[in-house]
Amino acid sequence: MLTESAPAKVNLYLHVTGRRADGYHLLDSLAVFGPAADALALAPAEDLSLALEGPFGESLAAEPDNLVLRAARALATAAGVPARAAITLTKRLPVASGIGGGSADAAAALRGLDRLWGLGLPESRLAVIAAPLGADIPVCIASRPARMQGVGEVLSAAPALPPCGLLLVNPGVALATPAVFRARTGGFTPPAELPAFWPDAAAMARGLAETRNDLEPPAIALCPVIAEVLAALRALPGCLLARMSGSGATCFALFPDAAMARAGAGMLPGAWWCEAGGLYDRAP
Ligand SMILES: C[C@](O)(CO)[C@H](O)COP(=O)(O)OP(=O)(O)OC[C@H]1O[C@@H](n2ccc(N)nc2=O)[C@H](O)[C@@H]1O
Ligand SMILES: Nc1ncnc2c1ncn2[C@@H]1O[C@H](COP(=O)(O)OP(=O)(O)OP(=O)(O)O)[C@@H](O)[C@H]1O
Repeated sequence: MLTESAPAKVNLYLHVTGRRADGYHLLDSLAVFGPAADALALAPAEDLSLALEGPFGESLAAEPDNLVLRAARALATAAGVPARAAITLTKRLPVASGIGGGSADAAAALRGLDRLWGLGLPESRLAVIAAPLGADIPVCIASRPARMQGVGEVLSAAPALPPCGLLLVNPGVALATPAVFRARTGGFTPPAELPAFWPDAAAMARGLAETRNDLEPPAIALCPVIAEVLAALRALPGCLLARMSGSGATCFALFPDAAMARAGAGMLPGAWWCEAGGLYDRAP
């Protein structure tokens, strides 16, 4: 049996830079990973199956076509092999919450099945196979900090990031990505100007303060509790920056280190989903 971690994607900023003729939006975003993750276990089998476990497993039980199964079928078709595996998904990331949980699961399934089926495909090939299934899946294949452009599929190097702490908070409200894009008003934002590196977490927060998440205002309009989450994060000791990730409703706060992020988590309302720690970096 093989295991794969499916870490949460966090958009440190997200500029909507334009719109394609098909309605998809052009983005400029800096994606990082952690500190929470789903987990996949993959075993050889005669056919393809998916078992759901974990605190958010039940909320996906009625989903007719989980992204994990769609990714498995897409890989089998592209590689010309039968789609055979028994997959168990332990769902710890809230669903439809702006941290790309479904995309992370699909990406982890592709990495795991590539190993299980002995395909040895490069990450770049897996990203191409995955792209039609979701704009966030290509960046989740590598699960390493990256700048996302195009509709999410144009990936380039992120600035070298300093050690820092990250706290993720979700108030328990699901937000559908298309609804948030539809609720957006106003024009477009130019791409950010990024340095080659940030020397420490405070400099990173100052740099990120020059950027924004263009989906935050429409998400707050649809789901006003997000403003309460942001205010609570900004009041935590050591919080350097607080912002929404992706299309929400999950928000993140940046801290000088993981210990301060964990201490902050303990001060928030118990009803909110919170995870704290450092940035995740998948071993090469
Ligand atoms: C907002 C982000 O989370 C930022 O990382 C992603 O761009 C969204 O990624 P995702 O959830 O994998 O998105 P998809 O499943 O591909 O798209 C869901 C819907 O969001 C809208 N969408 C998504 C990505 C994009 N670049 N432009 C869009 O307008 C479209 O209405 C699309 O039908
Ligand atoms: N394995 C999965 N995990 C989560 N959602 C899934 C999965 N498979 C299918 N879905 C569907 O995908 C939708 C989006 O879920 P997801 O958790 O990826 O959203 P998100 O965190 O807002 O993503 P993003 O940040 O990429 O916009 C869910 O509402 C659900 O219907």
